[in-house]
Amino acid sequence: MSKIFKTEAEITTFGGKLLKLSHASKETKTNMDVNVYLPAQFFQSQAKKLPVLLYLSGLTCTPNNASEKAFWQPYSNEYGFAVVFPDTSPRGAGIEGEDDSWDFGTGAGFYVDAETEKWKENYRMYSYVLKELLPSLASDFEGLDFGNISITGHSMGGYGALSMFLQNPGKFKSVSAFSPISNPSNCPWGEKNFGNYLGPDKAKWAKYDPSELISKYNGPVPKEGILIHTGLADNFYKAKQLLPENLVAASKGTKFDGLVKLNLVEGYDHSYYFISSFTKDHAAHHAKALGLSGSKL
Ligand SMILES: N[C@@H](CCC(=O)N[C@@H](CSC=O)C(=O)NCC(=O)O)C(=O)O
Repeated sequence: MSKIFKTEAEITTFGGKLLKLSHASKETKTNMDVNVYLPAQFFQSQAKKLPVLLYLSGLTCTPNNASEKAFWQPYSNEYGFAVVFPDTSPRGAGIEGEDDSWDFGTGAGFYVDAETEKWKENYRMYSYVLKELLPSLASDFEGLDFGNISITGHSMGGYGALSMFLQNPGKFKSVSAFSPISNPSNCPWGEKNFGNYLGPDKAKWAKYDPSELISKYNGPVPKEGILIHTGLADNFYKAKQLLPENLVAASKGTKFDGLVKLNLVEGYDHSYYFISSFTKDHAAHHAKALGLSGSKL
């Protein structure tokens, strides 16, 4: 069974199993936790390997927040895809100040490879997720097809999903996001995190910023487009931390013109009550791109 990952817990839920795993990371030089939801199909005799959905979480989250509150499980079972929930930063790296604020450092890796002296040894969440975690899971879980993978996430993780999708043309079959930080170079969260991890040179920020990347993207465009939901009662939206309209504006005249499907939904906030209300729509969006039957789109 598992060779790289240690199984810390195995929980039966919605007919499949949530595995809480840990491993020693070479990228972050810390021990990292990750949760994987395996649908019921994984435990039946499989004719085909199962596709994967990568879910990137937001500020303050561990792999458990979304595992417990996003409710991917029924749709994972309905369509037959696994869900991977990585952590949001290294933990216990021993860097002075890493635990001083809730929106920077621990729980806030911002899915970049840090370049500043203080953070660059450990805060490598971009390479950790794409170059270490996914290949390691592919090695340990032969029943999963990491060549047929889609990406989504919430808030900081929504930004991470858009950024990783746009930086890696063709790697992910589809992308979606819940209340993503859509133009981090121009909001307080992005300025704080990019400034500390990448330094003051904004050209380095642009390499990760979805509203910058979208105009340079020259890969395959999923015909479903980019699906986004953001709540109009979201205090972070009102505080101009999210700026989804900037991504829509930046997509004009690009391959994604008319394909950034921004749904601004009345009454919803930033919480997992909001996310879980739209998980079904995002599951259908990804299932179709992953070629799964039962797709409702
Ligand atoms: N009071 C909250 C503030 C932080 C918060 O809302 N975090 C969001 C992500 S924000 C952008 O990335 C979150 O997902 N929180 C976890 C949850 O389970 O709701 C807090 O301290 O959590």
